[in-house]
Amino acid sequence: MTVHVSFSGDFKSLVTPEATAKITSIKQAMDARTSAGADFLGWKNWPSEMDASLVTRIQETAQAIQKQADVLVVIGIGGSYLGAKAVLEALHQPFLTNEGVEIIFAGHMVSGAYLKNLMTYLDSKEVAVNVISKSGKTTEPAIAFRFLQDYMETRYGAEAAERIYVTTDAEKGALLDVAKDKGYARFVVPDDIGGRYSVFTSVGLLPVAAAGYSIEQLLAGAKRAEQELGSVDAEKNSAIQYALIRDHLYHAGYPVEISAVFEERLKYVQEWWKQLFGESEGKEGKGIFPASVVYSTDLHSLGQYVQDGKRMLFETFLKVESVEDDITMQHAENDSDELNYLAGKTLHEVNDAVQQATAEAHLSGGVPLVTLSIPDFSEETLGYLLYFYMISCAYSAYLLEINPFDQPGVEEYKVNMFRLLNKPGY
Ligand SMILES: O=P(O)(O)OC[C@H]1O[C@](O)(CO)[C@@H](O)[C@@H]1O
Repeated sequence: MTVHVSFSGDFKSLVTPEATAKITSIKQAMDARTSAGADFLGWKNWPSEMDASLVTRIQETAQAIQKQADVLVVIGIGGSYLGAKAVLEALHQPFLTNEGVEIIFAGHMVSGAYLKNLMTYLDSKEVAVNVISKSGKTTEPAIAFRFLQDYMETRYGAEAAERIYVTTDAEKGALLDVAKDKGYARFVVPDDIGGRYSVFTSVGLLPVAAAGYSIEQLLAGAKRAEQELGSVDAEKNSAIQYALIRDHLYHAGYPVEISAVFEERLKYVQEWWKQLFGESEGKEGKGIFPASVVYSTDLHSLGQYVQDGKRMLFETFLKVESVEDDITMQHAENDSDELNYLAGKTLHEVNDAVQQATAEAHLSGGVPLVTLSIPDFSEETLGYLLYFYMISCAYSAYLLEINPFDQPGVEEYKVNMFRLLNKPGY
């Protein structure tokens, strides 16, 4: 298994006959499409069932984008933004340029300064736009698209239609109508796959391919995860292990999970994970609150609370076993910084010591620890990891007797916002 799970508690004691029976009945209900929200289980077999011709079409479109543009502006929010952002940030080696186009996200928040300055930045670049919205009516990306569509039409005239790519529902939504009307190239968000489970569809794949990364490898990792994480044997299925540990800790009085990474590149995997678990589990007054920290940075900030604050937290380290690039500490003649004791060690080794020291400290402070280890930062590993999280999230929510695939709580702010902005009908 590409994702290895370890736990500071006694994992074996969690695999009771009752737990095994629950997991088995959840799997059976998912397979039979009778579980709550089963209409949105399309992501489950997507990696193995995805049409190869769609992968080819995405790759060809990505190549066309690379020919016509320096920058692809990807407009979207939530699941129509975070999957691609997570993959791109994790794959991108700091300060190095990748082969494909630069990807800039928009529409994930409302900021006039951001959009205004973005359009100024775009003036000196060749530009393409990929607007992504499953519903085709989410306000924040719709606002951003109104500005960027106008920008593209003013700048490129009729050619704008060849530079705008729309990813939306096959049959409904305002964005679909615009795409049809203007003749934009279209990609479909499958009906049975919700936003936060859509990273392996065109939603995530087109931006990742345009940036020059291998979507074949990403999908290969997801497909292997689909196969390896399909059994109900907790000893052999790390996704079930993670779900059982989370469920145990939640019921043992730990309602907050902090994802901790020691490589900043994983920050947006955490953001994606927060949406996945937060929107899937946080309803009916239940659910673990997903939070995140980046260490060492946050050891000098939130680390104080984790060590000594209210005891309601458990931590999940996401650990990368090997890195592509590293440097070694050298011996210095005068040792004025008193670091010669580190001579000969790579920074990955030093970072390992930071991880081990943090684990020991937080454990002794009463913070249970789960560790998810992945081997590297490759596309394949990432594909595996994201699928691991999705299947584990489904099990976690079903263990809490929650429908993992709706998000009724998100509507409340939208209704208030429409009223405050005088939208007709509100
Ligand atoms: O792709 P859409 O329909 O614009 O939705 C974006 C996001 O908004 C939400 O529906 C919440 O409002 C998320 O679940 C979703 O990922």
